Amino acid sequence: MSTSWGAVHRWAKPLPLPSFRPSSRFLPTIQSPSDAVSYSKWALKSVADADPVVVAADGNYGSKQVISVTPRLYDYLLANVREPQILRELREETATMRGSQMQVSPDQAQLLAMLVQILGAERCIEVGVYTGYSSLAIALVLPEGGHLVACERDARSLEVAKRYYDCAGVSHKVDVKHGLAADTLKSMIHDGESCSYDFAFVDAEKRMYSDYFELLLQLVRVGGIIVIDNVLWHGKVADPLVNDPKTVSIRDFNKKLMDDERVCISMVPVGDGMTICRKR
Ligand SMILES: C[S@@+](CC[C@H](N)C(=O)[O-])C[C@H]1O[C@@H](n2cnc3c(N)ncnc32)[C@H](O)[C@@H]1O
Repeated sequence: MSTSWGAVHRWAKPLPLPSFRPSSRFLPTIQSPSDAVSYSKWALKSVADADPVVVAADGNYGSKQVISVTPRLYDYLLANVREPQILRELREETATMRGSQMQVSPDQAQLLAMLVQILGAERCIEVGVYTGYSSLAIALVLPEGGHLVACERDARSLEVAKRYYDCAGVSHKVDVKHGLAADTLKSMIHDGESCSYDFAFVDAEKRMYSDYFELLLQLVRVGGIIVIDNVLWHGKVADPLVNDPKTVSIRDFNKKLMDDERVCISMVPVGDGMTICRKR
């Protein structure tokens, strides 16, 4: 069986494109004609408010125009994601569950899958599976003999993930490790698996990022990739007035990565921010 997204699973319908409308998630429901008028004022206003271009006034950015993602633009972006049907079904089921906001977005999952494909990765690790959206996106593009170690401490969400691995026909590629991720990674190192993985994705306990990174750096080969999620942490990392333990921890981790000569890095503003690290 072929393992490309398109070959194994028919594409889901594109996510709905909101023509000339800001995202419905941000709109009041129109109940009456007067509501419609105020809606149309709102929509007109939103044309200006939703201007996605930020122009640096002070030349700090070399007068570059930098896109800021508005709800309207994000809806457009999502409408251009090719999300396999099985991932769409998992996303819709997860949306009814507690913690669904933890799931990576479809555009993030697509990027992860593309990185795995560009790398020709066969051996991958995920730290933080939840109901399996990102791990399934990875497993779908792994070759038949590919292997994904999926680390998760929560048994209930793992049950959902395993059901979808089965449904997608990729269970044979996924080695589910129920327990604390750091313990799993340590035992993999202990078992002599250092430098044998191509790709890792980190999306679990934020205050453990530095520990996960050090362990994964041992497990991933030279030229392999480690992707870290939530590095922008809802924008809080850039706000010096926010100093709660998780924000400080991610900010410190980002600083540490900046200074880490063992990896090349690229911080990408997709989802809640992901940093792609390539082991030197
Ligand atoms: C952000 S969610 C993962 C979302 C997942 N990548 C997705 O796209 O659906 C984080 C997950 O990490 C798990 N987690 C947190 N700390 C953990 C730990 N120390 N060991 C293993 N799993 C952990 C949580 O139970 C949770 O399911």
